[in-house]
Parts: sequence; C-alpha cells; structure tokens
Amino acid sequence: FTVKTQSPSAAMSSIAAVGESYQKFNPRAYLQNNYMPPRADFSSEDCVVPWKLRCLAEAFATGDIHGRTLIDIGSGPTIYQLLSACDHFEEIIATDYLEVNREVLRQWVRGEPDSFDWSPYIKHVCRIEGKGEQWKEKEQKLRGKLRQILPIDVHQPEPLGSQLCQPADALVSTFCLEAVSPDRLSFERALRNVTTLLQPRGHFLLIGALEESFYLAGEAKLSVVPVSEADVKEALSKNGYHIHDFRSYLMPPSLKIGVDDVSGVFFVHAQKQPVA
Ligand SMILES: C[S@@+](CC[C@H](N)C(=O)[O-])C[C@H]1O[C@@H](n2cnc3c(N)ncnc32)[C@H](O)[C@@H]1O
Ligand SMILES: O=S(=O)(c1ccc2c(c1)CN[C@@H](CF)C2)N1CCSCC1
Repeated sequence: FTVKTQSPSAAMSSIAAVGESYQKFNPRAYLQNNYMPPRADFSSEDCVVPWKLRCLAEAFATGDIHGRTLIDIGSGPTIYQLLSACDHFEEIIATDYLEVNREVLRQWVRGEPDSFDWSPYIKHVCRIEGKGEQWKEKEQKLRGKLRQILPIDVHQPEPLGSQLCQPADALVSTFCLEAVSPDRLSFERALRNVTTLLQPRGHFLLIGALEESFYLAGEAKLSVVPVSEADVKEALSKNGYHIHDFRSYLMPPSLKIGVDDVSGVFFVHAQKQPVA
C-alpha cells in the first residue's frame, strides 16, 4: 500500500484556507448556537454543559493541577473553560486567532454592559465546586487573573510567536485543535506545536468534538477534522503525554439542530512526560 503524504505546499494551502474561512467567524452567532438556551441546558447533570463543567471541576479538585500560569489555547469568545482553573493559578492567559474574539473577551473582562452573560455557568460551577463561593466573587476573581489575551496560531512551531517568555504550568483547550485542522496530520502537528508552550510534567486539559465535520458561526461554515477517541489518544501519545483520564459524552439527537454535526464530546486530562 502507498502512504499518502501531503507536500508542505499543499499542507500550507489547506491551512491557509482554514484561516481564510475564519475571517467570517461571528462570535455572537457562535455563542448563540452553543452557549445559550435551548442547547445550553443546565436542568440535569446528564446534560452536556454540566458534564463538561464537571469534568473540569473534578480535574482541578484533585489538587494535582496548579502553578503560576495557565494558557487557554483557542479561547474564542468563551470563558466557561477557565472557571475551575482560576483558584489554582496566579495568571491565566487567553489566546485566539481572531481579534474579534479577543475583543469579546476584553469586553467581558472589563465588565461591559452588553458583554455575554456567563452567570448561569459561573453559578453552576460555584454550586458543583461546593466551596460556598458566591458567583460574583468567582467572576471578579477570573477577571483579575485574565491579564493577557494574546494572538495565537497553533499551526506555527511557536504558536505565540515571541510573546511567551516561559512555558506554562498547564494548558486548557476546548473545541479548538480539531476545528482548525484540515486533516489528522495537521491536528497532530498543532498538538505538537502547542506542547512547546507547556512545561515538562505540565498538565493539559483538552475538550473537543468527536466525529464532527463542520459547524456554523453566522456567515461562516467551518470545516472540522473528524476525530475518534482513538485518534485523540494516539495524537497525545505520539506527542509524549500520559493520559490520566479520558471521558466521552454521546450527543443526544435532540441537540443536533443543524449548527454542527458533532456526534460526541471528549474530555482528556493528560500530562506532558519529561524527556528521558
Ligand atoms: C470552535 S471555536 C472554540 C472556542 C472556545 N474554546 C469554545 O470552547 O467554544 C475554535 C476557535 O479556534 C480559533 N482559531 C482559528 N484558527 C486558529 C489557529 N490557527 N490557531 C489557534 N486558534 C484558532 C477560532 O478563532 C475559534 O475561536
Ligand atoms: O458544549 S457542547 O457540546 C459544544 C460546545 C461547542 C462546540 C460544540 C459543542 C461542537 N462544535 C464545536 C465547533 F468546534 C463547538 N454543546 C453542544 C450541545 S448544546 C450546548 C453546547
């Protein structure tokens, strides 16, 4: 059999095409499609949003994941993925490819009146963490820790360019790598690139879409490389990670409303192994 390898120029042009497709990405439409009712349902712990928040809260509740800095890879216009992290790091760095998303995050940090209302998520996380924390306290705490909102390109060997002084103690990334990679090889290379941002023995919490091929964000229709559990595990192992925990959520048919064709969601707690 022949092994299909892509020429560097072909790989670059398909990555360029992804970047071009993101120019039409509409943050508000994206938030509407994925983070507002009816899809964003908190009515049962079995719903996908409570499941995601519980995965993150339980990982941080182990006490194993802490340090000075945490970087969120491909934050987009969302902050839910950082709510359980903010008690465990001095500084949280959000990143995204698009200025429109970085500006949405800045608006939230500034507490601007028409910024997205994350209070249902903050209230839910305070409840499941069970520390008696008031939601406005957690909201202000996260705002205080989100001190840098940086441009990133996971397809670059140095995704943050020269902006990063030293590798982070932990990484978080949600629905980014598979949503910006034209194929599995690019997905693995993007993971290799972002791994350079993480200290050896650093922890990586990764959430993503299983077997998704597209999603909508306003005028933009974005291609997604369909990945299976095995693909994600293989990519992590190839990049020197030990997998502490891997969980999957099967998307109920009722949540398939046309804004994407996601089949499920994965959560991974992985740790970068030191080079021998
Ligand atoms: C599906 S959204 C995920 C947003 C958010 N993390 C969440 O959980 O909903 C994918 C994000 O990846 C960003 N992105 C696009 N191309 C990228 C690239 N080359 N490197 C890093 N991020 C990129 C997009 O701007 C978008 O915000
Ligand atoms: O948290 S989710 O599982 C979720 C949240 C975000 C996304 C997806 C899924 C799938 N498409 C991604 C595109 F990359 C973005 N969820 C989907 C069901 S309704 C609430 C939001």
